Amino acid sequence: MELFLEASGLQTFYGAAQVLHGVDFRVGVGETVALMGRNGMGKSTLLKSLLGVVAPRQGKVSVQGREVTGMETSAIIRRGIAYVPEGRGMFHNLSVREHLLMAARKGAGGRADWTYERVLETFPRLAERLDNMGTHLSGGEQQMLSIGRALMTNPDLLILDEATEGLAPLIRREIWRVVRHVKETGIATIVVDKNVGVLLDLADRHVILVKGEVVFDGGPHQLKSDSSILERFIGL
Ligand SMILES: Nc1ncnc2c1ncn2[C@@H]1O[C@H](COP(=O)(O)OP(=O)(O)OP(=O)(O)O)[C@@H](O)[C@H]1O
Repeated sequence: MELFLEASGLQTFYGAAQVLHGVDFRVGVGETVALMGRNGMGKSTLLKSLLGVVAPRQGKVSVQGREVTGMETSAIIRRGIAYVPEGRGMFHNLSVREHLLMAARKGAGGRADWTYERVLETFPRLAERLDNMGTHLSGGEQQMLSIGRALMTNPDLLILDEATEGLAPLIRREIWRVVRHVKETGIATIVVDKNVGVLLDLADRHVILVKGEVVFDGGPHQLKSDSSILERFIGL
């Protein structure tokens, strides 16, 4: 499989505390990868290390075959990545319409199929709230706006960190529907989520972290056929 992103030997520290202990991680073009592990095992730190939000002390990261280690986050993102962080981010004094239009751009490879109209078709709830201020949206609507804004950048890789955390079941279902749709359009995704059942149906590959090390990297069939892996590493 052609790789979109590849990281090898990542070691990341917060001060003296080492959180990633030599992590190898890859995402193929159009591939959906579920990044799994209990709380505090280093999932967010891995995502931040890939994006240069925290600088790994060792190891390297490449996007489409070109090394990006040590580059500014904004420069890494411009290679075709959209990041929807945990906790939705800031919405300030902008309307839904302004949020979306501000994010609009062509993708790194010239991809432009995610237009304003298409995002509104995908999230009818946002279409009904175009003049609302972002801060006046419900949690679920804010999450949809975050994802909609990410899609407006026409990414080749969408990163969702706990996108359904704390949301009502109906809204979660809505978000998973969109993630499936995004997958069908050939955008690669890294998904971090507590809902293992959904991930098993959605992802092409699963990577499990325990204390900053990859303890499993394989397909959903492997996880489904050997329940001891999830029991041991996720606690199910
Ligand atoms: N900014 C920080 N400064 C110091 N330690 C941190 C920082 N961020 C995370 N850590 C620590 O690094 C470890 C890994 O955290 P990380 O957030 O990457 O885990 P996670 O797997 O994403 O878990 P969660 O789902 O709880 O966010 C934890 O022990 C955490 O306390």
